[in-house]
Amino acid sequence: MYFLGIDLGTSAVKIILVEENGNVIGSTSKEYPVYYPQPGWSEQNPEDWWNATKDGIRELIIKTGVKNDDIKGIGLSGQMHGLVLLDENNNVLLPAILWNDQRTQEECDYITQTLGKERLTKYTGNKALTGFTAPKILWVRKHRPDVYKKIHHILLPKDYIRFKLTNEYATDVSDASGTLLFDVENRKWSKDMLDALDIPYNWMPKCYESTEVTGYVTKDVADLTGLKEGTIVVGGGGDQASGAVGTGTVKSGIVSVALGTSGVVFASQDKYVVDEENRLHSFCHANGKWHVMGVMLSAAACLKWWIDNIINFNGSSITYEKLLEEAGKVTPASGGLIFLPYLMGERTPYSDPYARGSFIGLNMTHNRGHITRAILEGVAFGLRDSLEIIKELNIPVNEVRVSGGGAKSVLWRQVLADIFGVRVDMVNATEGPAFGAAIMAAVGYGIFKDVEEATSELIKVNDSVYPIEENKDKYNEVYKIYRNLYYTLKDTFKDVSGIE
Ligand SMILES: Nc1ncnc2c1ncn2[C@@H]1O[C@H](COP(=O)(O)OP(=O)(O)O)[C@@H](O)[C@H]1O
Ligand SMILES: O=C(CO)[C@@H](O)[C@H](O)COP(=O)(O)O
Repeated sequence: MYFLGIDLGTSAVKIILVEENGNVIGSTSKEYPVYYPQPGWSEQNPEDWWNATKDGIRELIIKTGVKNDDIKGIGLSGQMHGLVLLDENNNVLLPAILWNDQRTQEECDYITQTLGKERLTKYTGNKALTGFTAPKILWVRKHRPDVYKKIHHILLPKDYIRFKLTNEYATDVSDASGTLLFDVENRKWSKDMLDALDIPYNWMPKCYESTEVTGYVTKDVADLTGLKEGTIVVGGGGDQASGAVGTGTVKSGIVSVALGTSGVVFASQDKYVVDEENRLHSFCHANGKWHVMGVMLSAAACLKWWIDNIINFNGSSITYEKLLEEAGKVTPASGGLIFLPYLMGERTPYSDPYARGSFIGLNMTHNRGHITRAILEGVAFGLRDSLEIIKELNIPVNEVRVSGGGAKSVLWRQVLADIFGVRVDMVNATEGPAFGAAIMAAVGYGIFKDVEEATSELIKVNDSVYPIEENKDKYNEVYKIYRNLYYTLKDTFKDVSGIE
């Protein structure tokens, strides 16, 4: 028996086929573009997602040679918060507005002023942030009334794929948590919040727990992909909850770090807990419980920007490996060069769409290796900001498990261990969110009693990096400087962000 895990990431869709014993028998990944039509805007075309996904599924089935009858279930994971709008004929009305899009500060201010912080926390467990879905809906109402009046359905990115697979409008509790329209404590849409913002309840997809069956593969999709008609599709999760399942971060004490386009520090919670200052997001987890997390808008994306936009700008093809090798030759703290990773503004801890990336401390001795290393360190310092809040809330941090594209680099994992001052582990399942989604499908089909049983059977730590004392002390000193830089530059960021 096999289970298909689909993770609709920001850079690519990753699809894996997993045996019931956790063995990954095949995988495929297909990229699609992100469009930045204006500074701070970030969009993708939902049709690109679907084309990549259907082609990927077909290829994977052919490549692995499995009988479609043996694929017993599908789990979906995906980039969170993105707004997909459908009209009455299910046509996509606008490019999807993504999680890292920053155009909605005015709408966030409106939401906070209209409801007040206390009511907002009571209804949703969270504060209004530019990346969340509700302010995006209000933005469309104000700036694209022509589009707004045609809306019939609102979906999150992975749920658009679900719709294409099953014809059902559905989502899961972990992804719904990131809309700011969800009652996280009671795991259902917040009627109060929808009413307060005057958003019709019937636009929202039906909400399920992550392991529940939400629909079945249609005949058309079966013909298109090679899947079997009637294969179950379970709720799945937002990519962070799915990634946490994929690393076994399902009980208190384990903290996971995702080094993807975004950077996330995620702590599983047995009970619903809200950070009173709303510095962390409080969301439903995919195991029937809850979690808190801090999110950086640009993490491994900073390294990708450095390679794509600067190093290889003129068509050269210098690899990640080459650049990371150069960075490995540079001493910790990059000879006094500090990078602030706010290339798309920042969410945790500043909630500031105007924050900008910066290099501080450049001097004549620095070369390309110093800059690459400073990027790795700046991202790790940004993640430490979230870890510090988690510690302040007395959430135990016994173990840190890292995943995502950036975790492929052992140097970056060492930098993380040194800056966090704790051991950083990798698990056997390196596919993170796609693996978590496949686990949810296996639970939904009935192979495992629940997510905990599945993860304790299938996921094992298989590589650990320990902090080096000398580096740890040095980084502690540099972190103090790093923390002050945002406040020193805050006003300047706002000034430069207005320059075209
Ligand atoms: N060999 C590598 N070493 C370090 N980072 C890498 C490497 N290859 C890719 N990456 C980083 O991985 C990121 C993509 O990670 P991924 O987890 O796939 O993101 P997403 O889920 O957002 O699509 C890219 O932004 C890139 O910087
Ligand atoms: O906004 C968040 C979580 O709140 C992001 O984590 C997105 O969910 C996209 O993540 P990646 O593409 O980096 O996996």
